[in-house]
Amino acid sequence: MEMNSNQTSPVLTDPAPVNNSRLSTYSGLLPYPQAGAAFPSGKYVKIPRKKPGKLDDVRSNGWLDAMKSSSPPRKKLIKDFTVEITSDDTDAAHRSWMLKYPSALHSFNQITDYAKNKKIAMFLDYDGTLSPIVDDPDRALMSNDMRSAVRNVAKYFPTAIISGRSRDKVYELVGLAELHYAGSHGMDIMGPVNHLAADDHSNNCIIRSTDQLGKEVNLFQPAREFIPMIDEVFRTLVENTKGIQGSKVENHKFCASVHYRNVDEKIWPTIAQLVHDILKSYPRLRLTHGRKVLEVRPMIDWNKGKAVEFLLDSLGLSKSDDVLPIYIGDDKTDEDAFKVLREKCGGYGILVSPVPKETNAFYSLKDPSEVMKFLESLVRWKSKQEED
Ligand SMILES: O=P(O)(O)OC[C@H]1O[C@H](O[C@H]2O[C@H](CO)[C@@H](O)[C@H](O)[C@H]2O)[C@H](O)[C@@H](O)[C@@H]1O
Repeated sequence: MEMNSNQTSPVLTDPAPVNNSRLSTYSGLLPYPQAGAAFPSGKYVKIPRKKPGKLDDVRSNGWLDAMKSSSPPRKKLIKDFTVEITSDDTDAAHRSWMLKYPSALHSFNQITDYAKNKKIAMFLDYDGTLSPIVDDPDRALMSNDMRSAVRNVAKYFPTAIISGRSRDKVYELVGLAELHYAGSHGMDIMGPVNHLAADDHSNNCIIRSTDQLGKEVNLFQPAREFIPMIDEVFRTLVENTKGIQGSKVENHKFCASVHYRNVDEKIWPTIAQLVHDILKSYPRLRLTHGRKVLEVRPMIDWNKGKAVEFLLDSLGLSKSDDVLPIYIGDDKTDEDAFKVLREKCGGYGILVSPVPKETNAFYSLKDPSEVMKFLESLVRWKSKQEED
């Protein structure tokens, strides 16, 4: 067992798999073109550092539009939602959106009425949900009050953090040993051991391990074979973005992020084309858009929604009607989880957004401070229920 440097942490660095042959047979890979595949032949394609040439690709494939609309200023979103921009229309658009996705705080009684005889399972995104969005990803810290609110929620309900960040990083930021963690958009899950769930979920991707306290845990890493490829792409991205002021590249082990929040908007086409050029050599990787971030990830059929299903299974909560999963998140990648809750699990997605957005969630909250109020209200409600 390999522990990370924090000795009290239950989050393990990846131990050697029990049986390597079990890892290579995961069947969730999406179809991908074979020609020119750079991996896993053992010979990596070297992407020369060069200035991107024409910027036609990213103009025509929609990347630029997606970049502009990711985390847009209030005015732009309202414009997308209505036709004209006047403050009356803005208010009206917001009101009609709130009718469709009511505040989870205003609808609290309705939610708890439904939850009365059910077991709540709580899923929480990190950035923009538990911590406010800030310019520097390394400074996206969670307040101590928020940490207490999450700690208290976990006393009453099984609770998991599902983040785009690496599992180690998000654990370091949250710092609560009593939670379950899924990093890299659900591609790196540390959860409880459940043999039946393991069988259901291609147990060839599951690595048995123990935490420091000796408790058995399962690591589920369906994209494990991509680790060297992601590392290589990360290094190429770092090298090729060196000259772009304000850009930042993160390695999340199973995916890599290229931030452009602090890059001059005039340079966005260049950064997009550069990522596009690199991806051409990696047909088994794909791009997704987050909040002012381009995310490079393996082309496998796995996302935050699948991670929620996996965790519900592992917790023994997937096959009963008396479970109410609640997922709170703010980003496009959280939509996969909202969709699973809406369509398969009979749960509630709660979108964190101060402005109208199309979503698969049922309810909304304005910002992390409202998330905290909602979590505290749930704890008060549950503790009162237990007293009665
Ligand atoms: O799934 P999440 O936990 O929400 O993680 C998604 C991404 O969050 C981080 O980036 C975002 O938050 C930063 C800090 O507020 C902000 O600077 C950035 O513009 C946002 O995109 C994280 O750095 C990414 O790697 C995650 O994928």
